[in-house]
Amino acid sequence: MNSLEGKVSDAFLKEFNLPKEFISHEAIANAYYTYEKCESMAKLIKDRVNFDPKIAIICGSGLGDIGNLVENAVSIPYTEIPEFPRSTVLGHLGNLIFGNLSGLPVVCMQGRFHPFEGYSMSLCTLPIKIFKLLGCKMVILTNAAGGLNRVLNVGDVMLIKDHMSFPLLSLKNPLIGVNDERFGPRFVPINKLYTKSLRELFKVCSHELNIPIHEGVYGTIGGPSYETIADSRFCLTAGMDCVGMSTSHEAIVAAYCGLKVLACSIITDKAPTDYEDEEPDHKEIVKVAAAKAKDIEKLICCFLSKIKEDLSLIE
Ligand SMILES: O=P(O)(O)O[C@@H]1C[C@H](O)[C@@H](CO)O1
Ligand SMILES: Nc1nc2[nH]cnc2c(=O)[nH]1
Repeated sequence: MNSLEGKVSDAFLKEFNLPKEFISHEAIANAYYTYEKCESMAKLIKDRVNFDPKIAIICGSGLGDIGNLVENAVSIPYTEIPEFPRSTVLGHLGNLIFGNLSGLPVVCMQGRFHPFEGYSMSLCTLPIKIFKLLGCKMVILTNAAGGLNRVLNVGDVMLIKDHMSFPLLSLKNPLIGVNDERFGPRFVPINKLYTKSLRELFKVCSHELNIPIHEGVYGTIGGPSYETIADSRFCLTAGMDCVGMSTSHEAIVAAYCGLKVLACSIITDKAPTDYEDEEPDHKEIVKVAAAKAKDIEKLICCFLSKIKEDLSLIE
């Protein structure tokens, strides 16, 4: 048993008079970061930056340059935030960047946490709760993903209209455990998760900037292994247009906390669906994402400038 488990299961044991074997790992992990603990982490960050972000942006693999566009930036490395997780994946720098983007106060997360790194779902989504406590109204989630639908080409941007997640469908959900209503409700409807009006606004930007985008379903697998051919074929048949290892659980926690969500993928490779297809390679994925990041950056900046004109869109 690690030290976290020890502390948390004590609380559970007392409350429910149950042996710790009755409590799932996700529930134990979730209980560790209480509302009060998240509040004190948010306060520590706020005291340091003295800034009130309205929008949080999570940068996917190789997409961290979005953070470099932030004006009057104040950066906090994750290592300087007690009890905040650490980035361990290539292409995820590990900084929170506060400042203005397209005239709006933002916090940009240069590097996300993935379940395959060994973090619980609740730890992967902890930053979303902290963004909520910092006063954010919406999150923009970005990721690198492998294209399944053959209309998607390497370098394309896909706006996420829905998701399908194997981990979430199989009881690896960050909301498992005792619920604290101060964050959000016990049961969370997610059939309108990726806000339609915001997607429409993003499409307007696509037209104005002449950057064509697709719209489709993002699929989450656990990773860190990529897909077998049979996996990819199954995912495609099931309705996924592209596949990655993040985002869906973050979107769910955002909705739970009452934050609006916009999410998009950069298609960095074609997920293999034939036995002759090339193997995905993370270094290459990061390279492609970084090379194509400009399109997503322009789209996000345009999107933010439109939000600035009508802040009621994210209220
Ligand atoms: O953080 P994202 O979802 O962009 O990272 C993708 C999924 C895996 O972490 C990795 C696979 O190459 O890139
Ligand atoms: N095939 C594949 N390509 C990716 N590119 C980024 N993430 C992924 C993934 O999970 N699978």
